[in-house]
Parts: sequence; C-alpha cells; structure tokens
Amino acid sequence: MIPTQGKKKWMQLPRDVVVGPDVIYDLKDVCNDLKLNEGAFIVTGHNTKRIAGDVVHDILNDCGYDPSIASSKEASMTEVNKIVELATEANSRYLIGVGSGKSIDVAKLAATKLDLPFISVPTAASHDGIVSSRASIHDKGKKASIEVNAPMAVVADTSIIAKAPYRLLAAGCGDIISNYTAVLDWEMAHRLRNEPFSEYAATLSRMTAQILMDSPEDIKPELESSVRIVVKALVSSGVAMSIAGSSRPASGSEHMFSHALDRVAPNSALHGEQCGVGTIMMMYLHGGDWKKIKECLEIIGAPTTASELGIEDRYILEALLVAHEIRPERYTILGTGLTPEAAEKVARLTKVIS
Ligand SMILES: NC(=O)C1=CN([C@@H]2O[C@H](COP(=O)(O)OP(=O)(O)OC[C@H]3O[C@@H](n4cnc5c(N)ncnc54)[C@H](O)[C@@H]3O)[C@@H](O)[C@H]2O)C=CC1
Ligand SMILES: O=C(CO)COP(=O)(O)O
Ligand SMILES: [Zn+2]
Repeated sequence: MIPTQGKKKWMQLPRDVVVGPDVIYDLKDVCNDLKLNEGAFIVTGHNTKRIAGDVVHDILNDCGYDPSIASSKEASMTEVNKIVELATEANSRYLIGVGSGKSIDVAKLAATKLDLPFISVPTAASHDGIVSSRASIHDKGKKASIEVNAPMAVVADTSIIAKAPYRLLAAGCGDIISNYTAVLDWEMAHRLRNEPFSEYAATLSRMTAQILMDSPEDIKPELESSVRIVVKALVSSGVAMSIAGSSRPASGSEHMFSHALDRVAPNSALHGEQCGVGTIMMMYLHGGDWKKIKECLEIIGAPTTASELGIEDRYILEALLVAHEIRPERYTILGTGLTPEAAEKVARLTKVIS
C-alpha cells in the first residue's frame, strides 16, 4: 500500500494500459512485460467466465503458465477471503480479475491482502473501478470503499466490451459525467473547509467529463469506437483519483446519493446509472446547468429518471435525505443534509421523480 505519512506525493498508477480490439490475446505479452508468468490466479464471474474468463485461462495455459480459475458470485468479504485462501493454496504469484465491477473488486482486494500484483481485464466499461485503487466490498451488511493497490495493468478488449449489453456502457458514461459535480464539491470543500485540493487531478477529471459532454452522440451501441472513448475516459478518471490519492475527483455528492440508494432501495440500478441521475440533481443544487447533464445522458441512452432506473420515487427521496451521512468527512453540496421539502423540490424540478 502507499505510505501516506508526511507531505510527499506518492501516486500509484498502472504500468501497462492496453486498449483495443482483441487485446485479450496480448495478455501473454503484458504478463511477460511485468515479469509475471507461472502462478496466475484468475477471478471471474459466472457470466463473464464464459465471455472472457475461460479465454484468459486458455491463453495462459497454452503458454504453460498453469493458471487457476475461480468464479466469485458477489463482491463480499467472504468471497475475498475465499479467493485469498484458494490463491494461497495454489501458490499463486499474481491475480487477474476478469469481468465487471464485482469480480474486479474481489480480485483487487484479494491481491492487496496477499501483496501480489493484480491485472484488470474488464468485460464491461461500466465504471472507473476497472482502473482505480479502490474496491467496493460488502461486509457485515454494509458496503465499504476500501483503499487497495492499483492494478499493475489494465487490458481492455474493446471487441469483448462492445458485445456487452449497451446498458453497461451507458452506465460508464454516467460515472464519467459525475466527475463534474464531484469536482464542484471538492472545490467547495477546499474553499469552505480548506480541504487539500489538487488542481491537476481536478482539471484532468473535469476534462474527462467534458470530452463526453462535447459529443454524446459518439456513444452508440455495439460500436468499438464508442467503447474506446469510454474506456479511455474511465482510465483517465482512475488516473485523476491516483493523482489525488483519493476518489475525491470522481466521487462527490452524486456518488453519496448512489451509495445511499444501494442501502435504501430494495433493487438498486447500476452504479454508473445511479451516479448519472445523482449528477443531474446535485448540479441543480450547485446552481449549474443540470439540463445539459440530463440532455447528454438522454442522448447516450442512460437513465435520467427514477422510473428509468427501475426505482420507486420514495427511495429517491429517502436516499437524498440520508446521502450526507454516507461519508460525513467528505464535505459536499449536501452539507449537513437536505430538508424533506428541499429533497422533493430538487427531485421534482429535475423531473427525476414525477
Ligand atoms: N472499485 C471501484 O472504484 C468501484 C467499484 N464499484 C463497484 O462495482 C460494482 C458494480 O459494478 P458493475 O460493473 O456496474 O456491475 P456488476 O459487476 O454487478 O455487473 C453487472 C452485470 O454485467 C454482467 N456483464 C459484465 N460484462 C458482461 C459482458 N461482456 N456481457 C454480458 N454481461 C456482462 C455481469 O455478469 C453482471 O451480471 C458495485 O459493487 C460497485 O460498488 C463501482 C464503482 C467504482
Ligand atoms: O465510484 C467511484 C468513482 O467513480 C469510487 O468512489 P467511492 O470512493 O465513492 O467508492
Ligand atoms: Zn463511480
């Protein structure tokens, strides 16, 4: 883990980021570049094993690296501990997470616990966790965002990701657009609370969101070029977080709203979808151009209302009321909390609820 004492700056970034069609077949070269060969442990999901997990296994097996593979069903501490045990038994030397957010988070935290290198192989571009130095894991009934080692490499095969349900890519766009309100919150905390602020991380994060906002019509289903835009943006969001040494540049009040929804709503939507809707409302609270955010998400085909999220209006209001409690140390536009009247006003005015 990164030492945090003193004033020195220590940024942990991936060494190899490989993005493009069929780059999964470059995995052997990536492993060689990192001086990793035998002893791979692949963590995948039940669906994604079939989509890419088995391919990764076969590639490394053909190289004679004798890889092990396990499927994890959820991003929980129980699953992380199970992988730690299996990888220890297998004498593994590095871990590869193949799948969407949950499999990657399980593999990332297990690798950090084992102090082993980790390679991220996303099968969907649904959020910036594919490259970040954080893992969201359920433990004792609560989800925690845990600091972990950043992936040593990210291998994002755009041919595989382009075949994933479009909903996942649109969610990734919501996670990127949320950088706008995250940075506004951070600037506000810097002004009001003298919180340390990195102009460089904030600028990179904002610019990443700007690229999507400038041409949302470039994001279309089953288009490799769209996937490439989104993956690159997710990578630069992850880099912004690494520069900041926290998720501040990419996670503010809109993420607190999404985390709150995960707690209160019986069936929550995708992380990036919820963050996108949260961004509309938090931008309204900031007095910014929330209509432009909504329009951009609509063009991309991401949800902008409670019903499109598949969440009842009352859970939106409940999440708005408790969002400020999610991470009290992270000062945002939510301050010490909205009144029920203010929560209803923001949700209705932005047409998130009807
Ligand atoms: N570590 C971090 O920095 C972050 C972590 N997260 C965490 O990530 C998790 C959410 O991740 P998501 O990817 O949004 O959802 P997810 O991991 O639940 O995946 C959604 C679904 O997509 C399917 N899928 C993935 N790739 C596919 C493909 N190519 N074809 C068909 N189906 C495919 C999966 O099997 C799964 O059923 C949450 O636990 C969230 O808290 C979210 C943001 C950042
Ligand atoms: O999702 C993230 C950034 O997009 C990570 O943020 P959290 O620290 O809120 O989990
Ligand atoms: Zn996010």
